Amino acid sequence: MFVLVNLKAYAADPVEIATVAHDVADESGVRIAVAPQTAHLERVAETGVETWAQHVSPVEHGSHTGSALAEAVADAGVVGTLINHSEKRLKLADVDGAVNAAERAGLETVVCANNPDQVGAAAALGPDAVAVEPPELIGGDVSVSQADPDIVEDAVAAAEAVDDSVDVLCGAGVSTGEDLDAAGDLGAEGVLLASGVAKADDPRAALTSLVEPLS
Ligand SMILES: O=C[C@H](O)COP(=O)(O)O
Repeated sequence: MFVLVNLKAYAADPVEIATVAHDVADESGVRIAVAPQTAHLERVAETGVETWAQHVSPVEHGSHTGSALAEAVADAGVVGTLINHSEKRLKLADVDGAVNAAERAGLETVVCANNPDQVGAAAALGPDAVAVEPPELIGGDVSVSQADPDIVEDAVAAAEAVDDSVDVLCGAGVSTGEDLDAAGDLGAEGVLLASGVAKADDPRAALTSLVEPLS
């Protein structure tokens, strides 16, 4: 299972969480990555943790002020990127453009989607993975794998029907080892989570207990 921790714009210390994630990944053998704010990418990558961007822009080198150029993100030590997160929605053409930009720069891609229909559409764009996240469960206390297991199973089927090489992650409300276990049982290859770690009083304890079933 892949555990992708999105720090969003939370007030968490990105280097502290990155260091914790690196340690827990080492100790548990579980693949754990951290996606901080763009301005923190380089410092997070320097901790040695697998570092992801929260977004890349569908642009090439050129006159694109304010963009997150995929090549610049990769230069910061990043290996993958979220695209079309629920809090950073893009038009379909721009999702396609961002996937192409990321691939051009050698970044792994996870395209986010609200539901199984969107998962099928996202899978058709050829990312490495899609992540299904019901927006109403994001930031809540109940995980998608417990609250809406059907959406995870349907997302897995939708991606498989389009391209069985595209992995499916699920996210929203994931915070415990039980949530992670349930996600795996439903066919997900990983989880995308944020508040369960970024807002935890003790991020080390939160991550350690999250991956405990896999260790
Ligand atoms: O990117 C992460 C997801 O939006 C899930 O956020 P959450 O774990 O706070 O529900």
